[in-house]
Amino acid sequence: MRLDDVWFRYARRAPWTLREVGATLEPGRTIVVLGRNGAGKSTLLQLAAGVLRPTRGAVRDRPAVVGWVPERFPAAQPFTALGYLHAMAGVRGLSPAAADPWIDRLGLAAHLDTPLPDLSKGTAQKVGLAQALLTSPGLLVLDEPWEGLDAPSRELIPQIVAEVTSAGGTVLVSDHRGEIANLPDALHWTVADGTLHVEPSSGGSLPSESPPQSGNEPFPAIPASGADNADEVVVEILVRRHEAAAAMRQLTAAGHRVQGVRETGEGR
Ligand SMILES: Nc1ncnc2c1ncn2[C@@H]1O[C@H](COP(=O)(O)OP(=O)(O)OP(=O)(O)O)[C@@H](O)[C@H]1O
Repeated sequence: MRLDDVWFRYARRAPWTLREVGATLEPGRTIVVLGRNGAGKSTLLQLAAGVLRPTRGAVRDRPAVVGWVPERFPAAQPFTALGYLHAMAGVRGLSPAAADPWIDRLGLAAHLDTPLPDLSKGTAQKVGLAQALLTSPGLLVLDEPWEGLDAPSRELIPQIVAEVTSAGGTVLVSDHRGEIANLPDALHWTVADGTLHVEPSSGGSLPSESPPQSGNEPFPAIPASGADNADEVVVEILVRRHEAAAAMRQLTAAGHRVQGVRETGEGR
């Protein structure tokens, strides 16, 4: 699937929210979209999912089955949780029983008779996840999926992502809380200043061709380049986890050498 020179703005004379977005989403890949609040991550995800249409440009070769989980599940609908999942199964041409495995796995059994507007945010989020997974998606788009989930449920997200990608699906997920560490094989895209910055490693190699990464390493290792120079000093900076990729890019663009990224607790 390709985003082909996609531009988007919310109103005719409004400033562009996204400009000149071009990127390829390979089957079997997980892509984490990073960026500060209001940068345009949700907008990008909605364009990819087909919830929004580009103002200019096009999204090409989107898979037939798209699972879309918005940041806020639209709970103001006249269904119970079970009624909603059965209705969504019907929309996808499935029997109501298709919802059962996800009801079990996401621990929804105690909430099935609860009207959607009365669900807690986390439980509503799980109903949103369940409906997106009723049919194995060719593209799964998750907007801040960890928001509102309890710790055991948060651990399910990487498992579900791995299952979708190993079945050949693509997963696009936004993250501003730094949960990215739970998706160690993901590519990183950053939205900043209305444009999309794609990590060079997104050039299209498939997961089996990726360089090995330690499961605990949230950022790609950066080889130290060149010999030490007497004119240089080392400046250590602290940045928010979700802004690390953008900070590295800015420093590199300014002509500095980024020697590495480490957790704050790790010694040198
Ligand atoms: N429906 C809308 N109508 C008009 N402007 C919008 C709409 N939705 C978002 N915006 C604006 O578009 C910009 C990008 O918003 P978006 O929600 O895509 O950012 P984000 O990176 O997902 O932010 P957050 O991390 O806070 O969710 C923001 O300036 C936002 O105010």
